[in-house]
Amino acid sequence: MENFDFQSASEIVIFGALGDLSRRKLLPALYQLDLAGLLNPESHIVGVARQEHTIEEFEAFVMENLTSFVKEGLDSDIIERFKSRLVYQNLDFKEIDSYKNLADTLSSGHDTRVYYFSTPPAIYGDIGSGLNAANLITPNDRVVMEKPIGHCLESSKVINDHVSKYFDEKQIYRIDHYLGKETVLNLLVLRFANSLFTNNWDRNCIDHVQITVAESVGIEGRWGFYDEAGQMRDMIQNHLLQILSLLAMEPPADLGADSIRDEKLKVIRALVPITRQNVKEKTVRGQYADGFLNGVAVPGYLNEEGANENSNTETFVAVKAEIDNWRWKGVPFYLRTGKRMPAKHSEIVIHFKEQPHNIFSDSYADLPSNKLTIRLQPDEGVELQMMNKIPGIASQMKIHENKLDLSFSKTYKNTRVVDAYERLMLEVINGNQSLFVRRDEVEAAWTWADGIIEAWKESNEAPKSYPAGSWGPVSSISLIARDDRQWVE
Ligand SMILES: NC(=O)C1=CN([C@@H]2O[C@H](COP(=O)(O)OP(=O)(O)OC[C@H]3O[C@@H](n4cnc5c(N)ncnc54)[C@H](OP(=O)(O)O)[C@@H]3O)[C@@H](O)[C@H]2O)C=CC1
Ligand SMILES: O=C1O[C@H](COP(=O)(O)O)[C@@H](O)[C@H](O)[C@H]1O
Repeated sequence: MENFDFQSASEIVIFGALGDLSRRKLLPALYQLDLAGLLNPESHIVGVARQEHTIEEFEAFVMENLTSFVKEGLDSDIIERFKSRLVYQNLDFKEIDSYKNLADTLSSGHDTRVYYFSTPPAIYGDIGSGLNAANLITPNDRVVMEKPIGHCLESSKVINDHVSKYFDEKQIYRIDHYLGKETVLNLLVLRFANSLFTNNWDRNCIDHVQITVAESVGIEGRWGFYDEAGQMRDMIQNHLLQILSLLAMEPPADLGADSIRDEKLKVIRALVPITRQNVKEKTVRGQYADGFLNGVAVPGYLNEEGANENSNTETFVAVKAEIDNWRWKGVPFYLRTGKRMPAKHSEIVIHFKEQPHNIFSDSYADLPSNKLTIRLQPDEGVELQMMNKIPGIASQMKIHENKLDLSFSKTYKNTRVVDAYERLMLEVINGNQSLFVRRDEVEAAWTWADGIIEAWKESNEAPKSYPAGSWGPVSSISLIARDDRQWVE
């Protein structure tokens, strides 16, 4: 399985091809790979969805969405080639018998098929059964599954068990698109290619870590889906825990898929469980109310289209996470993520420990500690805050806090920031599972998240309200202030 030819995928089959993810992310990602010459010239892209469409209608749909979502504009030659790759098949994914129609549509003699499940996770197993019934699975094929897998540990097991009947773990690519972001990938380089950080990355040198993933959008017409999930299942269980595990893991022996995933798993398993006894002290749940974003009035969660006005679903979560191991004992990882915050702004801030003694107290009373800021998006980059002498002649040395700023847009001018889905799709095509989540990681993450969700349920408290356009409920400030610390805004 490890020796797939580069660009070997001859058919990329998207289930749910007319859906939101396919329109905004998957089709544009495939176009970019084609543009970069990274798709096999013979590869087909097969859209599968419920509605009947002619190939011309599907082509028109693809064109409309590429025009909207490929920011740099389209190259006419590549578009012609891309269109010639398209195939469409309508199918009800739950109708096992109808998969024979798909079998007739797919080309024979392919090297490898990539089946991308861009549908509600509850039907992943049905699609597996349908493909199996129509003899459409060979050992070379791969399946990509979107997150969140399930609603809790038990439901994730049901889905994984069902899909595992037909696909070996080596064929399964569980996507967490944050793992494909340039800045998240750069965490590996930052940590393991710079001895400055490698040697100072533990409880002896680091005071605490903050991870913020703020979004200005609300739930974007996805009320039905979102209300069942909430921010804990939608963001913390997957994206934030994946970031945390990359930040906190031990050095993997190499970049092999299992080397990295083994180390991430150990971190997730070492997270201290949050229980009914300490859930109030260690977490905050919030829900946005009516407010303003950039001066424009926006409705609260309960006033969104399709809302149920009694919903207690959280749109904001802050957690003080702790890792019970030698490296991180006593170093809190404060996580926060929410919808309708003032801006789309995701970053990690590593707060190093303070100097034990200040010899500059005459000119600078409280020496601030060094901070390493990793800006995930937008304005991707890395920034190190440090003290520096202000040049000049003076009887007393003047020092101030300044930063080394490695902003991607300034440092790598004219280099496009590759979208996460492009990177991940390419890794699937190349048969590299390093950036995909293994089943045991998903289950460990659910175990920890389920504990918090259960503790919230038992405590029976409504989420705290915060105005849309703010940084979350006031209690999120108290969560960190109780430890004499504050969020970096
Ligand atoms: N959208 C996003 O930004 C993100 C999405 N995801 C995940 O990606 C997956 C897809 O999400 P998204 O694109 O937003 O969802 P959508 O609802 O927009 O798309 C799902 C597609 O699946 C089709 N579908 C569902 N059931 C069947 C069926 N029985 N037979 C045939 N077609 C069916 C739907 O068709 P129809 O319209 O006819 O029902 C629709 O085209 C989900 O797992 C989601 O959690 C993950 C991260 C981000
Ligand atoms: O998976 C999801 O991620 C998006 C945020 O992704 P980003 O790449 O724009 O940061 C989030 O809006 C969505 O609710 C969630 O399902």
